[in-house]
This record gives sequence, C-alpha cells and structure tokens, in this order.
Amino acid sequence: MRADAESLDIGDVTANWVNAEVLRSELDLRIKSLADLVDTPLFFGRLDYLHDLDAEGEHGHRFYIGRRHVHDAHGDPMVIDWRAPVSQPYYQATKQNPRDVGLRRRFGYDGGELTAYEDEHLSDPTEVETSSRLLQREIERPRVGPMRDIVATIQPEQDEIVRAPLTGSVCVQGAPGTGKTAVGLHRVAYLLYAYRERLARAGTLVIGPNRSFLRYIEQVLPALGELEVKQATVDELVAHVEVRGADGATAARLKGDARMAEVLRRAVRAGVRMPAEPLMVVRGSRRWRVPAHELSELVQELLDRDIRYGAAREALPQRIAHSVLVRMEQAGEAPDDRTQNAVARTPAVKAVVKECWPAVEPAKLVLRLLSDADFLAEMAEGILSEEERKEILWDRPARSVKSARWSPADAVLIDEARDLVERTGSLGHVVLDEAQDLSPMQYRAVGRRCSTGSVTILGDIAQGTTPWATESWAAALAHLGKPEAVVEELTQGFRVPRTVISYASRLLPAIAPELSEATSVRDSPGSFEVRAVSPAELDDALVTACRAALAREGSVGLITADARVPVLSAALVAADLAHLAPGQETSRGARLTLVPASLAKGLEYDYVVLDDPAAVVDGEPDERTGLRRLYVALTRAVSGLTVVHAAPLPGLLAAAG
Ligand SMILES: Nc1ncnc2c1ncn2[C@@H]1O[C@H](COP(=O)(O)OP(=O)(O)OP(=O)(O)O)[C@@H](O)[C@H]1O
Repeated sequence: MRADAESLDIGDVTANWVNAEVLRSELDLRIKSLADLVDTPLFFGRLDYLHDLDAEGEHGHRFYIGRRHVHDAHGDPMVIDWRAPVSQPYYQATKQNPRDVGLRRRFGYDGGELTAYEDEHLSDPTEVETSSRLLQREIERPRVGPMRDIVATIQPEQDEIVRAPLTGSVCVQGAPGTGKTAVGLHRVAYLLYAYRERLARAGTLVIGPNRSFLRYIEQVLPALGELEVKQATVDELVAHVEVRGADGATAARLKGDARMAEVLRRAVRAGVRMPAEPLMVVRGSRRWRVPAHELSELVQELLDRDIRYGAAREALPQRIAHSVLVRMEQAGEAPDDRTQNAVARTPAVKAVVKECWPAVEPAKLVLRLLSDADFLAEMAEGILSEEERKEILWDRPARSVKSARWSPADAVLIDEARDLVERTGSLGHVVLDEAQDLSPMQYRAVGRRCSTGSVTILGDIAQGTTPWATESWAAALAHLGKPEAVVEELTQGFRVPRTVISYASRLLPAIAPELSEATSVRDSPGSFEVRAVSPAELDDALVTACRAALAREGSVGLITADARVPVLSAALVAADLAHLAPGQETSRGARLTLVPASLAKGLEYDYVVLDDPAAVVDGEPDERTGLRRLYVALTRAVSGLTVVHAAPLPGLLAAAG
C-alpha cells in the first residue's frame, strides 16, 4: 500500500498548480500515515465467525483486526480496521452473547515481535472462561515514554463509550486510571472513521488541562493513523489577550461564575440608545423622513430578538433603509434592492447606527467593567453584591487593553463578550478531558465551540483541584449547553494497584463523599510503603527512595508540593540523579521526572515517590482542594508508591494506620 501511494503519479490528473499542491499534500499525508512503525504490529486480533459474513463488502468468516485497514495487491482486505462494524465483536462478544463468533484470538507482541496468542472459543460451552493474560501483561507493562493506544485491549464498558454515535454528547465520570483519557482519544479516532467527511469539514478538538499533559497524549492519535486532530488547553482557546496577571481564589471564582454571563450580556448592550431625532435622507431632489419613534421601534425590535449584537448592528441600517423604501413606494417610486443598500450606506443612516447601536470591542468592554466601579455597579445590579463587585474590580484601573494585566479568568470573560458580539464557530466534536476543573464560564467557552456539534466530557469530581471545580456533572453539562448528555461511569481501574488505590480512597469521604472507591483490575498488588523521617532527613530519604525506584524497571515520578520543586531539584542534582520536568518525554535513559503536584494530573509513572503529603495539601488555598490535590498525587502510580513524610500525615490518611 505504501509502495502504491509512493509511486502514484499525479502529473496527469491535475489541471493546475493549486490542485497539484492540494493533491500532493494529501498524498504526503497518506504516505505518512502508512509509515511502518517498528513497535506497532499490523494486527493484534483475529475473529472467526461461525458463518460467512458480507458486511460492507468484507466477504469471508475470518478477519484479522488491526489499527488500520490493510489490503493486498489485488485490493482484497487482509487486516480490518478495529473501528469497522465487523471488528466490534472483538471487544463486545462474550460467552453469554457470542455474536456469531466461534473464535477470538488475541496476539501478544514484544516490541514488534509476535510472541504469544490466546484463544477463546466463545461458542463452546465446555471451555472455561479465564481472564486474559495478555490484558494483564498490557496493563502491567512498564510505562516509559508517551501515552500509548489501547486498541488491542479496549474493555466492553469502554468500547460502549468509544462507539457511541456522534450525535449524542457523553459525560464520563471515572476514578483515577479507569481509562477516561484513553477512551476519549479512541473515541475521536472512532468518530473520525465513522463520520470522516462530516468531521473533516467541521473539525475535532481535544482539550486538556495543560501543555505537558497534551504533550504526553499527543502521540496516541497519530499512532492510530489520525494526524489532524487539534489539541489545546482552555486558556489557549480564549487567548484573545496576553495573560500576565493572576486572580486570587475568590476573584477567580467570581469571574468564573455563570452570573458573569448576564453581567456581560447587559454590558454589551449598555450602549444601545433610542434615537431622539428623526432621520432625514436626501435622494436626488427628494428628502425622506423617518420619525424618531419609528426608529426606536426598529431598535427595540432588534433588542427583543436576542440575536448577536454584531448581527443586529448589521441588520439595523437595512431595517432603517427599508422604512425609507416603504415611504418611496408610497410616494409612487419603484425602488429595488440596490436602492435599499444605497440608502443603508448613506452618512445619515450610518450616523443613526453609530449613535444608537455603537460598535463594541469585547476586550475594551471587559476592561471597562473591571476598571469602572460605576459601570460595573450598573451592569451587575441585582446580580453581584457590592462586596462581590469590589472583589473583581482591579485595584488599579488599566489604561489600555495592551497594558492591562489580564488574568486567565479575564480572558474567558472576553471570550464570552466576543461571542455576544459575534457567534463563535462550532466544531464537529470536542473531547474535554479533566473537565471537573472548569469554571462555569469556561464550560460556556467550550460549549460554544461545539454548539452545533457534540462533546465527550471526561473527568472525576474527586480530582477537582480548582476553587471553582464543579460539584456535579449535571451543573457542568448545563453550563456546556448539553444538559441532555448521558452520564456514564467507569469503575475498573487499569493503573493504580489495589493497595495504593485503597490508601488514596481514604480521602474520598472528605473530597467526594458520593463517589465509591475504584476497583483495580491489576493482578499484582504493587509495592506500597509509608516512611516517616525527621525533617532533617527528608530530602535524603527522598533521594534514596528515588534511587531504589530507579533500580527497578520503568518510569519514576517524584511528586512534591510546587514550592518544594527547586529544593528537591537541587537535592537530586547533588546526588547525581538527572531528572526531567513533566512534558519532557521519558526514555530508557532518562526515567526520573520531578513533578510539581499541580502538574501531576492525568500523568502516570511506574513508581511514584511522594514527598510530604501535608505540604501538598498546604500548597492549596483550602483544605478540600488540598486533599483533592493529594488524591491526584497518590493515584499516579502504576506499580508502586513510596510516601516519605516528615510532617504528620493528614488525618484521614493517618487514621487507619
Ligand atoms: N482497556 C485497557 N487496556 C489496557 N490499558 C488500559 C486500558 N484502559 C486504560 N488503560 C491504561 O490505564 C492507564 C490509565 O488510563 P487513563 O490515563 O486513560 O485513565 P484516566 O481515567 O484518564 O486517569 P486519571 O483520572 O488519573 O486522569 C493508562 O496507562 C491506560 O493506557
């Protein structure tokens, strides 16, 4: 297939230079997507159906399943794409419901080399059901390098979400390590396969919490042959101004409150005035007059219609011109569309529009709201209390959009204002990961980017570590504008060993009492140790723990309160332990990462060494957020966790000993 693509001569089929360039780049992309990946075998499974199938032109009863479709020199399929309907029983068939499958074979690989296979005779009632050793091996394989795809081992409950139709939005609540991120990425790959044309036009986007997380997951979709999915953080989506400032927790929470949407809606329309003077338009030798009360009606009508501010501003001159036209017709003239356009462009009409429906610059408007106490008071009347207004007002009013010290929350307000003026374009599908951390205003910003498309929301209420983290998915979905989305729960944990998840789950009563502990599907119990040392010994003990972890196979993450990063970095350097920062790719030669707790979310390491839990908790503005941050840190481990502490452990962890 690669040779075919490479040997294609497009010289004959392209009429002009532009066509040739477009075709060439499409061909390049195809050649790229057909590249041989040494570690990625062409197939990982086989299905033998009991009867011959003719699904979508695939004749036969035996199908090899892989990451992509592969055909032979005659165009006959050799490997079927895992996303094709014929492949679905590979993930869904069970002994109870074999779906006409006689044999399911899973292939195991080491690097690119085929080393094992495992058969299940689904229609043979005498065969005993066993759990898959290959799945266990996959789950327990060391985690060096970027995140990998899970196509070979997607589980039935995950597959349901991956293959949910494009039209519906799905929200997934899942404990740490239940595969939410993996499911979201595979869902994008599936949707791009099943709805290729629609999504190619509308576009898809994956939203993650920060750049280092996005870097960690960025290779999953290309490995599945999907090279054109955009990835961004919420901050990047709303980067209309340069963000150089930060808000305190209270101000940030208020600015992220959904009530701000109404304040902004008022503010955008605050400049609208009813015309006081009649309009006089001169055309040739005649003058046409539209009285002020009639102009006011036109303005009022637009206000009542609740269309975008900018669209109304474009409609107003046409409406006014139409009134003039009606008068012309009444006087026996025969004006047409061109006359209406000409009237709409006269200085007199333009002057009315400027006066009654002034242009709004979103950033300037938000700047005024945050600088001008009287303006804010007027716009927030009955919405924000006086204290709340004081909280969000800048201490020093900004002079200009450029010089203002915008915070991330301010940028979201500007995004909202922009959308009030002009509709934000919608994508075909958006995957929102770590969704629990968004403020209502951020949900709205994401929601308008999929207003005519659908969204997959992934998150865990217990891992909400912003002061404005959502308390319920129903609330989040309402802000996103997708209240009808179904909420699914994933409960099987693929990352965290049983002993470690049960230790971390001691925090649940304080951080998310309604959630239950995740199960772990891992066979091996994992190693787990809590070591108390004196403050003077702490840094040395951490270095020792890292060294011990590095003696084993796989990646090591030393997670610490953000403030302690410089000290520990120095301690590691002094001990001759080279280390990376999150977002830098681990490899066999560089396996140790020093992770500030604030960036641990979504990441995983074979061995985690956790520095002083109390310091992680104290690093946050309130105790619940602190405990949630700690919960995130405790649930990054794949094979083992060592907690080293000098300060007393937080009560809930200490309690059960
Ligand atoms: N079906 C599966 N087969 C093999 N590995 C899996 C499967 N599902 C998930 N995993 C692995 O489990 C680990 C955790 O998955 P993932 O990061 O998607 O979980 P998460 O729910 O997003 O976790 P967190 O809440 O901590 O962000 C990953 O290494 C992933 O590859």
